[in-house]
Amino acid sequence: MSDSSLPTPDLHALFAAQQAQRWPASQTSAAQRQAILRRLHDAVRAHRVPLADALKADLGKSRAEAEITELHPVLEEIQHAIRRLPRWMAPRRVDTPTMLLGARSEVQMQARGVTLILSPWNYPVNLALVPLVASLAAGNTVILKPSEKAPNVARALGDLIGSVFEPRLVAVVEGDGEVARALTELPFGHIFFTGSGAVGRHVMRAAANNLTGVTLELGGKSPALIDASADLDVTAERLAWGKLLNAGQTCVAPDYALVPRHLEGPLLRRLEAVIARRFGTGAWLRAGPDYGRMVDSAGVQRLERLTQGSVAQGARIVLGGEFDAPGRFISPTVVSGVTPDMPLMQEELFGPVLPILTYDTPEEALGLIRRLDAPLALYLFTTDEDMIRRVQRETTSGGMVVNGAVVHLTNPNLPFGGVGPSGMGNYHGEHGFRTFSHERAVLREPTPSPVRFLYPPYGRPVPRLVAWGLRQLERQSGPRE
Ligand SMILES: NC(=O)C1=CN([C@@H]2O[C@H](COP(=O)(O)OP(=O)(O)OC[C@H]3O[C@@H](n4cnc5c(N)ncnc54)[C@H](OP(=O)(O)O)[C@@H]3O)[C@@H](O)[C@H]2O)C=CC1
Ligand SMILES: CCCCCC(=O)O
Repeated sequence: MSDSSLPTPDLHALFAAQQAQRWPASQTSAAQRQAILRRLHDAVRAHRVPLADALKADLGKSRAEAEITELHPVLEEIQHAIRRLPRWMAPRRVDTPTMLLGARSEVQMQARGVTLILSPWNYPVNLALVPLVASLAAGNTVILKPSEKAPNVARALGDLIGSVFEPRLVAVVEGDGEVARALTELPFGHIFFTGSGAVGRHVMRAAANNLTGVTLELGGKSPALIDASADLDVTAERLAWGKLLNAGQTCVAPDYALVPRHLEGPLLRRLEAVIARRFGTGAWLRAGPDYGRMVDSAGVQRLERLTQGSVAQGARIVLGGEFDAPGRFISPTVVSGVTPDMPLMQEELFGPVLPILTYDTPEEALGLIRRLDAPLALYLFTTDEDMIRRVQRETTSGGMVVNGAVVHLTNPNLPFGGVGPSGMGNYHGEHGFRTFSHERAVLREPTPSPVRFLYPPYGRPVPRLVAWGLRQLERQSGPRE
């Protein structure tokens, strides 16, 4: 099998080769696509160790975290698609209005053709291969450009894909943002981008030139809203886990916490205890296998700048505060006394720093959440059902978890995507299959042509009997729910 990871490819030639494969790929049956997905599943299993080694090299990601957040979700997604693909692909019969008496209507799922996936460095296996599963399930060809910021994973993905697919079906293109930008200028059937809002805007502008549809999986500041009724032990456990996964470099990580003023102290004590219990402290934490590293020293310097800038305005570091840029290390850090105007609240943190903002009334907390961009995720910690209904009514977000964080991404039956500045479109499970499919309307008219009032000459009297018959049918069908 030829190597489909082309370091500096002739992108146009690669695109043309996949364009030539577009119709054969789209004609594949459910059984043929299930076979393709099984080959991918077997290849991921066969490359488990090189992928885990690459994740360790690029991100310091532990084997356990690599299994839980990268490899297992991909294998689950493949199995989920294999089991359900025949149903997803089947044409869907829909009702036909009585004025088209005798006609049959259905929705046909069609492939979008040659698709592009641009994936980020933070979950470089999961966020590259889960969209790939969706696009292959929909009968497309795929060019995948992983981030250069996770070079070992990009190479491992190229080896994996090259071991199982011809470049004309799936190709991994290594390279930097410039290669990615050049790719976005090609007339793809769909572009699936995961990354920052800034680059997402470039992608959307480039795609507009070809009227290429895009899915943008972006980021933002996902709030953790802690209600006065919350179970603080549960809150501390799950808030710490969601925040410190992958050293905080998770697009759905709880970015900041909103806590009732009288509960800040009890929560801080519980956070300190759970972090020490889960990761250890000091040198033990740093040397421990379960706590990761920042992708680069620039990320450490950025977060140190935001933290110190907020401290200069009155915030207090109450836990952690160790920033080691050369070592790409930030200790789990909690900053108290943060206000919405401080530097820590001006951009997505994407690291293990948790600002704590206190509030006196739910209105104050909900008002702050609504003043910020619609987040990718919203986390509510509460035991009050009315509060759950109120937050669902009065806020919007890509996704929401009650009494937890991040875990909604592990359910392939839930759509994963943003809203407004946190993204557009979604995927996972059938949502991904539909993202990478075109829903074609198909209506079959009976022959010979039945009575149709669509055709001229208009204004002729409707035979009384036919009018009566149509009224009966309308009455029988009645108003639809
Ligand atoms: N919604 C989600 O599921 C996720 C969102 N994110 C968000 O992504 C950001 C961090 O990831 P990061 O990789 O740094 O994001 P970037 O936006 O910097 O890069 C994302 C991808 O786009 C490529 N790229 C870079 N420049 C261009 C360009 N001009 N045109 C097209 N593609 C380009 C990158 O290639 P290269 O890296 O080689 O330059 C990379 O493959 C955070 O904002 C985070 O919130 C991260 C993970 C998941
Ligand atoms: C299983 C965790 C995947 C997280 C992808 C992200 O939010 O960056």
